[in-house]
Parts: sequence; C-alpha cells; structure tokens
Amino acid sequence: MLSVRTLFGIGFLVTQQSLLGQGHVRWPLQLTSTRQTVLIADLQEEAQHIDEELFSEYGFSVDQLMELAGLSCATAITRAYPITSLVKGRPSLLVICGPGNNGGDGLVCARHLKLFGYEPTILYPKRPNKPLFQGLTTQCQKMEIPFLTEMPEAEVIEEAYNLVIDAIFGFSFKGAVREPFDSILDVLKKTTVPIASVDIPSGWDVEQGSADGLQPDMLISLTAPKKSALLFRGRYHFLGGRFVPPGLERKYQLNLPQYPGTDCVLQL
Ligand SMILES: NC(=O)C1=CN([C@@H]2O[C@H](COP(=O)(O)OP(=O)(O)OC[C@H]3O[C@@H](n4cnc5c(N)ncnc54)[C@H](O)[C@@H]3O)[C@@H](O)[C@H]2O)[C@@H](O)CC1
Ligand SMILES: [K+]
Repeated sequence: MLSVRTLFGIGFLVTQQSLLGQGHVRWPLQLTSTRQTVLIADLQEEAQHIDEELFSEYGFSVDQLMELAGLSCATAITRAYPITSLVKGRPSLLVICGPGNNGGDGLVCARHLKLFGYEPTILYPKRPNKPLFQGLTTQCQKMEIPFLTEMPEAEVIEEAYNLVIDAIFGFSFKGAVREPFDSILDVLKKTTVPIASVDIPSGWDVEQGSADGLQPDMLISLTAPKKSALLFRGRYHFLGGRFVPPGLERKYQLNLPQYPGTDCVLQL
C-alpha cells in the first residue's frame, strides 16, 4: 500500500511503500515534485555500490565521471543563480572543497563556473596526495581562480560572496565531523549567503540527514538522489550526472527521469 506524506513546503511530495511498521523498505522510495518523480538511492551502501560498479563493471574512470559531475553542478548553478540575478557587484562565489571525490567535483565545478563568467574562489584545506586532485588543483590555478588559505568569518562571506558551493562531503561521509571541517561547517551554518550543496549537504548523514545541520538553498543530486534528499527544503533541487548506463539503471531500479534534449541537468 502506498502512503503519501507532504514533506516539502513548495509542492513536493514523498511517497514510499508503507512507511510505518513494516521494517526497512528499500524500494520504491520516491521523490515527487511538481515536475518529476525519481527513485531514491535508499542506502549509503547502495550509492557506493553504484559508484564502484561504474568503475569496475562499466569501464569508466574517476576523472571522467568527476568531469561530468562537476559540469552538471556548474550548469545547474547557472540555471538557479544566473549572473544577472546576483546581488553583489561581481559574480563572486566561494567553493569549499573536501578531501574526497566530492571535493574533486567542487574543483571541476569551479573551473567550469569560471569559464561561464563567474568569479569563483576556492578553499581546499585538505588536499589528497594523488595525481587526479593535484591535476584538478593545477587546472584551477591556471584558470586564475584564487585559493584561500583559511576559512573567512561568516560576515566576510556575506560581504564578499553571492553563493557558497559546498563540495565538502558526499556519500562516503560518516560519523562526527572532524577538523578543519567542523569549524568550516559551523561558519556556514551562521552565514545567510545561499549555499549550493554538491550531492549531499555536508555533515548530513547520507540516509538520515541532520536536523541542526546545513540548510542549503540548492541541492545537486548526482546519479540519483540519496535518501536524505527527502529532507531537503531549499528552493532548487537538480539532478546531474547524466552517465548511467541502462544495465546499471535496471539493476538498481533507478528509473531515472528523461533529461531534456542534450541537457546534463534536470530540475526536480
Ligand atoms: N558515482 C557517482 O555517483 C559519482 C560520484 N562522485 C562524487 O564522489 C562523491 C563520493 O566521494 P568519496 O567516496 O571520495 O567520498 P566523499 O567525498 O563523500 O568523502 C570522503 C572523504 O571525507 C572524509 N571523511 C568522511 N567522514 C568524515 C568525517 N566525519 N569528518 C571528516 N572527514 C570525513 C574521508 O576521510 C574522505 O577523505 C559523491 O558524493 C560525488 O560527489 C563524482 O565525482 C563522480 C561520480
Ligand atoms: K556536499
């Protein structure tokens, strides 16, 4: 039996097979907006399995998918926050990158945003010692994107930036946030500048979310929305990462919506 609950302020519905009293329900968990219905990657492990299979079974490389993911994020940001809509004199953005692949998506996103005419600045406090991330960092430096050495205060962010892009943690985040990201997230919770989160709002449990965590204005879900996306209450939810082969979509019953034309993003 299907039960329907309204969890979102602006016309979003969440439907799930019998939410109460039936134990754990894997599928189908759906997110329905006025525009789309998509199934949700219910478990953290599920998102990780999809990720691993893309590399092991389907022959993709990490940098390939990261490029597509980061391009999706940059494209979605241009749709939600076109340069003409920004309130500051310059189209300044702060991109905060974490220590894993979510951070890599952030670096790619920053590079494309620069090409799209924005003025990103990057904070990248924990840099993995791997050629992929070193290359992405060099590319951003060569694009003349400035890197900060420390997290600005909330008031400075409000003064200087139109938007913060949160590429700190994605679907591999677990447990209590460790420094320096704990302090960074504390500042982000204080600022009133809109936040666009890549894949998952950082600090949120991938399945359960976080009642006192970040409340981003935008979420760009990659491949498929994660379960915690049901708790997202911001204005803009986009799906990106248009690279899922049909066999993988069938195996995980993702039932992904049709992206319009040649677009790499879809507003949910
Ligand atoms: N298959 C996909 O869907 C794709 C996923 N991509 C991105 O990859 C992300 C997942 O990347 P990863 O698996 O590298 O993981 P994450 O980027 O989610 O985070 C892992 C890093 O965070 C650290 N970390 C975890 N918990 C922490 C805590 N409590 N405090 C402090 N540090 C913590 C880990 O030590 C590790 O360095 C996705 O969310 C998405 O953004 C894309 O790059 C490519 C395609
Ligand atoms: K994130």
